Amino acid sequence: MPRVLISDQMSPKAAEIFRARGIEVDEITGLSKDELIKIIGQYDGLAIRSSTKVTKDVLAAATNLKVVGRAGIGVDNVDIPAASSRGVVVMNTPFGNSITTAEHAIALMFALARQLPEADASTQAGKWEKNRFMGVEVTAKTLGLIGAGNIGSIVADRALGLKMKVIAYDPFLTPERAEHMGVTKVTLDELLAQADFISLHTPLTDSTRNILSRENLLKCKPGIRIVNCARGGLIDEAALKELLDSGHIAGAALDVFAEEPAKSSPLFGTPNFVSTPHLGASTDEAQVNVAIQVAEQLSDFLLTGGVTNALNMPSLSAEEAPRLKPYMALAERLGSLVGQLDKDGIKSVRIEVEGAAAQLNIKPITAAVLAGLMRVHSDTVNMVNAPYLAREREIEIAEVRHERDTDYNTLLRVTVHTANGPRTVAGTLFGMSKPRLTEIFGITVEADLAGDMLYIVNEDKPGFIGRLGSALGSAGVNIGTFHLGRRDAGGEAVLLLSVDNAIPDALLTDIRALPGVKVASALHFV
Ligand SMILES: NC(=O)C1=CN([C@@H]2O[C@H](COP(=O)(O)OP(=O)(O)OC[C@H]3O[C@@H](n4cnc5c(N)ncnc54)[C@H](O)[C@@H]3O)[C@@H](O)[C@H]2O)C=CC1
Ligand SMILES: O=C(O)CCC(=O)C(=O)O
Repeated sequence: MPRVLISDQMSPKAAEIFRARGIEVDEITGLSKDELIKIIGQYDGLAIRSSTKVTKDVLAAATNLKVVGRAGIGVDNVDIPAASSRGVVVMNTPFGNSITTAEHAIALMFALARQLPEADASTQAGKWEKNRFMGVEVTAKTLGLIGAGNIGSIVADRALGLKMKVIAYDPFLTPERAEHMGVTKVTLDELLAQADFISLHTPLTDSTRNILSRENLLKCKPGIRIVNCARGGLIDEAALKELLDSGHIAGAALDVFAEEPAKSSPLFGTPNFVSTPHLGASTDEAQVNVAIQVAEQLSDFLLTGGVTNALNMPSLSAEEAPRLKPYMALAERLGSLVGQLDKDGIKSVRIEVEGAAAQLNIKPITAAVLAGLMRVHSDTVNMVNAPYLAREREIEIAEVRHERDTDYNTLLRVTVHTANGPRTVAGTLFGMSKPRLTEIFGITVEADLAGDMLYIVNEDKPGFIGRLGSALGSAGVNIGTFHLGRRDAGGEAVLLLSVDNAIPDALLTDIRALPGVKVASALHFV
């Protein structure tokens, strides 16, 4: 009988479901890392919220562990690459606590607008300071959303009901979806300049870490009020403290902190600062939702192999899996390539299969393309929720099977329409197993898509490769492989290089300044 450990506070519904499905379950919360390491080897499944940190060390000791289930959305407390390399499936419950978290953001916005926590403390201290607490209305004010996914779009809906004007910065938001939501899509700088309130709703990724940096906080309108119910690392907390003290920021409410649990912080005690201990998802309703979902998903997986909401594994039947696996890897890499090269609002994605690929179930291939495309912006996207997210964002998907001869035995082509027009990439499988890029934006280039890479579009002129090699060499960046393609002699050329380490920003700037360079982007493939 499989054994599951519930290591964070969770609705009793979870344990009830495990037992009802014939799974042995222990509920042990508040374990230290060492205590968890000592016992984790006994379990096949681990059900967590945000307190348990599933680190490399924990996974190394988890010799029987097959699945980790996060009763919630963010999985930044799980080392997903380490779990993947150990063959441990990581699942989350993407929608169960979204409404609750959105409501918490709105509650904190009101707490700031009317200084409710300080007014409450003062009144209960017998002070009756009626003149001290002058608030602001939210009606007709501008709410700036950073991140307009599930939670951000619910916040938008509630804020529109409060008669606020809502603007949103989210690279994945298409103008059509923004219009449908009733919000105005803006750049980050426009949002900072226009918002009276800002609410953050992105995951914590390399592109969102410190998004409200000191520099960006200073670009906000004086008197800005900021709510963060997403993740701690999104705001520079030291700068936030200084700018609250100086009065540039009129109020800030944090549900999440860079270091949690946040038992001390320079922000504590600052006037107009409100905090809650990561309570965004803490309602009866949300906790029941996520507990039921996580227990059902883990039970299905442990008892039948069924995969739902996995972040590191496609959802597949046992028969299809071996044949589709290399196509999924190819599809995800092609999706990731276009996603990394063009981050602007995606309107449609067309997936074409030819040759042997035309005989396969195209759905998992499509899901893998979408997961690769969208994972650039959110690490919670998986092959299961990617098609749903695409539908929600009103991205049109077309799947086309070509029954015609091709130069390759099997071919997958992905065309994405963005604000910048259509972009097509294509790839094949070498030996029907090894993913290989064959075409990028109309130019034939054969390359592996793996690890750190550099993509360059340049004028096809003599001397360029030498200059590029020198720039990389002087920065200590070693070239692994080098792939070249061009539209026509002397026209536009494409270079794809695999490099042994990530390209630093400063080097990328130098490369962009080389004569003849039109585009230079650093890419990363997992
Ligand atoms: N305080 C709490 O208890 C809770 C916090 N959360 C946090 O809220 C976050 C958002 O959750 P959902 O809305 O469900 O996720 P989601 O994946 O539906 O939405 C995230 C949005 O952020 C956007 N985004 C990604 N990178 C961006 C960037 N650089 N700039 C602007 N936007 C960017 C994505 O395009 C996406 O639309 C989660 O990642 C989680 O960390 C979630 C639940 C509870
Ligand atoms: O489980 C919790 O209380 C935190 C929820 C959360 O942060 C999430 O779902 O991302």
